[in-house]
Amino acid sequence: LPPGPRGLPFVGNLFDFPTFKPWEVFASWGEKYGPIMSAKAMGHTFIIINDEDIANSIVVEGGMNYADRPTSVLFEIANMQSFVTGPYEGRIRAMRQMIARLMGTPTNIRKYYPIMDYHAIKMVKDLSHHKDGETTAMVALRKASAAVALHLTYGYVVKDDPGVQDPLIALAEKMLDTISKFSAQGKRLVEIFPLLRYWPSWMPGSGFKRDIKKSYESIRIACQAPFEWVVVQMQVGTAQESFVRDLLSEEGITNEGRALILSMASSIYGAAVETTAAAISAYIIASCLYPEVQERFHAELDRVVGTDRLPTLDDRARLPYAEAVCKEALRWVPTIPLAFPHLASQEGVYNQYRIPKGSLVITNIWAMQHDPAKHPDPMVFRPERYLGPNPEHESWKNAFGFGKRMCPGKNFIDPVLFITITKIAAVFNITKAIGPDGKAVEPRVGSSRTGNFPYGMRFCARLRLTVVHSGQDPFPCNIQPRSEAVLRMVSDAHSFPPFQLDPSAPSLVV
Ligand code: HEM
Repeated sequence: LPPGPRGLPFVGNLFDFPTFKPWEVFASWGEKYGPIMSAKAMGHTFIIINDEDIANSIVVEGGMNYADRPTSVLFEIANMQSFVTGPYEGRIRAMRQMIARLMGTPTNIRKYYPIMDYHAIKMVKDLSHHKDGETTAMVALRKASAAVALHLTYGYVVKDDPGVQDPLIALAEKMLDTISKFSAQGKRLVEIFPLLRYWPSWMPGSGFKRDIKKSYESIRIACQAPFEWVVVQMQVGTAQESFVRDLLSEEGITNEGRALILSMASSIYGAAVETTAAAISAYIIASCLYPEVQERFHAELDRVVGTDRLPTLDDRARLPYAEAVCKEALRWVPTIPLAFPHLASQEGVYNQYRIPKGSLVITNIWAMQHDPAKHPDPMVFRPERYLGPNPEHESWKNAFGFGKRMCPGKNFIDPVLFITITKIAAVFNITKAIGPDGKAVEPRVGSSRTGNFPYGMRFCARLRLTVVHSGQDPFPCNIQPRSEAVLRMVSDAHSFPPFQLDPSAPSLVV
């Protein structure tokens, strides 16, 4: 086996596993044990990879051998279909193929550019109401990320009543919250001791099964409502362009196919919202901490786009610094610092090391993106890394994971990030907030939460690895328009949406 910390009898390395920022702890283990390590806990072998080339050799070249993921007993009890757990079998493959038809290449996502552009302007408009020093920027980013995901997935345009949460966003957030509670500590016992699932329902202590099933019912309703709304709209001819409409319009769609579309569509919200918001917030925090980056970004925008219009995705090829900023945002704070585990379905070998059948292979994206051999001063936000005659390695690409289970949303998020970050830069000057003591407040990068990611997998529970997803804590900052003229441009641009809502369309009942 690859080297790793020596464990205790029976429990192995269970107590060595970190509960906070495990990616950074695994990176420091790497200094002692090397770029590929192993650890054991509760009868499972974990292979932790800190190096991109090794991840490619094992997970990418190993193909189908590393395409499965562990299952979740909780999800099984609830009879819940999840995209990110379980084997790479028919259902997951079919959903991945659907996503590939929608966004498998940068070209087939192009037709959604106007909608992405519209929501980027909307986000900028919302951010312009941000009050100095408040921590509301994350709220605006999350709302806008939700708005673009719901629009592209269902053709749903979120309501714009100030101070009132859109009913579909409220429903989707409740769903995420339920999944998060559903996999909360107490109930995870069943992940640690899977035999508990057979605990008879009439015995004391079996309430957890009822709770899980009840939670599932509310999740099912949340997934069903927007999907059925698209179906009804397609029947009366008012459905807007969307992923669900496109897939349901394909010929020969079966009931099974419809169920998969429903499941795939509801996964997009959970997969897209926090990741998008966190990646954009990385740029906002970087603007506070690295004013010279913002200045150079502004200078490029002013020179290439000018000051009498806002940038669009058509400007992309002429904005290399903007491109480098987006890459650096994904490298600096990877929104999923440890990719979800891949399961070795057969024994594998890497150099002289054995990777036993059933091992959980964890690629440490954070370590790869902060490797000082590839990135001098890895903790510094420096877009210039990717520019000039000797650009650094493009390890930001690892943000999307490896192999058969690599993120299928990459081509969706790529233009969304570019256009949103570029519009924010064109409109605002962002600086650190000033605290009551008159001193600048240092924004804290990343999340202090210890695990609200709805991934109640056996491995998380067993290893107390509750943080898989880092997210971003709210942070105070000052967001000021660069000029009054640019704010007027935002208002004008936002008044002309690139879609027409039919007033006779049935409303979504949630
Ligand atoms: C900044 C944005 C995003 C980042 C950094 C990101 C990153 C990742 C990573 C690292 C994985 C695990 C890959 C692995 O196991 O090796 C993943 C999986 C996944 N992502 Fe994303 N993602 C992002 C946005 C999205 C979006 C917008 C969607 C929706 C279209 C999406 C859908 C998914 C799904 C469905 C999976 C599970 C795939 C599977 O298990 O087969 N992601 N993502």
